[in-house]
Amino acid sequence: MPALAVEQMTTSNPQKRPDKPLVEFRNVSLAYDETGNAIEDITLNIRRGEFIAFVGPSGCGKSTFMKLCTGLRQPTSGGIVVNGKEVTGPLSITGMAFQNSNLLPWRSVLKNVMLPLEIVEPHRSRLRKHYQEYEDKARRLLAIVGLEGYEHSAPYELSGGMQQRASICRALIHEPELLMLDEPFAALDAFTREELWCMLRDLWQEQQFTVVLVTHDLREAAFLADTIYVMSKRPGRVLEARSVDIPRPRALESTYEKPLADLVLSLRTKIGAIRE
Ligand SMILES: Nc1ncnc2c1ncn2[C@@H]1O[C@H](COP(=O)(O)OP(=O)(O)OP(=O)(O)O)[C@@H](O)[C@H]1O
Repeated sequence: MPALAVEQMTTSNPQKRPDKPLVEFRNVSLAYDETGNAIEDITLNIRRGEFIAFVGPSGCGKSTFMKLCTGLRQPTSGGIVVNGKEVTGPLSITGMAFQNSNLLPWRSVLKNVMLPLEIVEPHRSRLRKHYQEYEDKARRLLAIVGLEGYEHSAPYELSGGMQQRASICRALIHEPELLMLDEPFAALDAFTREELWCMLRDLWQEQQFTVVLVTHDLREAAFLADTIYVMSKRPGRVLEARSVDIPRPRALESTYEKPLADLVLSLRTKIGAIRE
């Protein structure tokens, strides 16, 4: 797609104000049922272009935070504003990727990546007329993540790491302002996981979308994020917002160096204490 067309699509929104946070949570609590709050009294802002990570013990409400952010759930109390608007239903400005790549087995890799364009406006209305531009864009994204040559492969022909790369392309094809990643690398082996950290770092640095990453991997959070939110046990509250003051661009080796290793150890100690 020509840069101008993309620019028009993304800046025509009067709500888009670079000086305003993209996401604002004000005293947000959510109770799924009578067992009480899953998350409680969360207040935070996410800047445009910021990369945040959520860490905490299992069941602390990390995925619940994601559902609230994307409008899949409404808070029981408190307010959520995304892109200047109170969230009252599912948002189209988000892209999502999960632990399982969830690629549709009957579609090629390229067609999987292009799927959101068939659903999300304004792309849906433009797709037929501008198909070639969109296809070129999908191919470019696949090339950036190292999947050039696999466009016409079926998902089962790809390794788990390659499928996850394709799933991240699918989450980004409609240029979401907010990329939600729920443990996207958890099922991968250690080397592939590190490779994909670097892929995500490079994509984010190039395209400057806003990221919310939920992870149990503290090294992953410290390597990728600007801010790490540490959650308490249920009901999940934010215990700490830790800025990661490690200069960018970050090399993978930095995860074995003292500043990052110290940060990981301190987060580990904190979460260990919360679990007890
Ligand atoms: N649809 C639901 N109905 C009722 N309770 C739910 C529902 N979804 C989640 N919960 C509960 O809310 C709490 C938070 O769940 P959530 O999945 O957000 O935690 P999490 O931190 O993402 O967990 P994990 O780290 O294990 O993936 C848990 O106690 C969970 O059992």
